[in-house]
Amino acid sequence: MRGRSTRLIVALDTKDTAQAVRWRHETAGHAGAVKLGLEFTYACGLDAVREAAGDSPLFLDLKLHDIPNTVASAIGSLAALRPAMLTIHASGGRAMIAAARVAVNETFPENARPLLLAVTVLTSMDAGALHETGVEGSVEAQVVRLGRLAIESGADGLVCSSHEIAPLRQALGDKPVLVVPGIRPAGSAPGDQKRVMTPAQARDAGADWIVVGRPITRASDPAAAAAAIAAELSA
Ligand SMILES: O=c1ccn([C@@H]2O[C@H](COP(=O)(O)O)[C@@H](O)[C@H]2O)c(=O)[nH]1
Repeated sequence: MRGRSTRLIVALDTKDTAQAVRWRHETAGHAGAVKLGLEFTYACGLDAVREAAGDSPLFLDLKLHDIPNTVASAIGSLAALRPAMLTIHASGGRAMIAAARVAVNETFPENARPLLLAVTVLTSMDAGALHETGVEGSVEAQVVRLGRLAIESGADGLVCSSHEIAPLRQALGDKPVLVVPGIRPAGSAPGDQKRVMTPAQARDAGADWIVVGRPITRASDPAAAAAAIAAELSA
């Protein structure tokens, strides 16, 4: 599936603010946004998140998952970070997702409202790992089930692997924004990622955004690695 353009988000996974800023500068010409997540935020704090993101659109990947009141209150504490996207876990359920939607609408002015993204099934999980959590059936069925619940409950989009893009589009249409980690350029190590595709495969499947961390940040030349991925996306 082509027709939607697919953009790159660089995951700045580090405990060092200066390193995050360096990676942002090195990859800025090739990425549409930077992602700051649990590792950086716990190590460096919220003020450093804003510093690390600089002028780049910020994907704030804190994967909130708690009772509705706590998630809503936490979102209220994130106003100063001006994220372009933020994440919650779809498995938190309908009431939690709906509370997050209300909190986003109340916390941010309409012209600066982040996309509320729900994580479906982590890309580090395969069928065996999912079954161990008590979920029967396929990863794809669970992603579509959680994706439908999240969109019905007010999420703007989903975090999923490339493998579930087609079934999600079939179930939910073109509107939800699909953000896709688990991206590995040909020949690069999967590490802990289980459901992976290359940048071009994710683009052809219909990803709106791909998220890439270690293949860029652990490369000997992060700028060149990001440039190669951007070139692959636009080929
Ligand atoms: O299902 C998910 C949700 C989030 N992530 C995050 O994306 C990056 C991927 O980094 P790589 O180094 O390219 O594997 C990382 O920050 C994760 O927290 C994910 O991988 N899967």
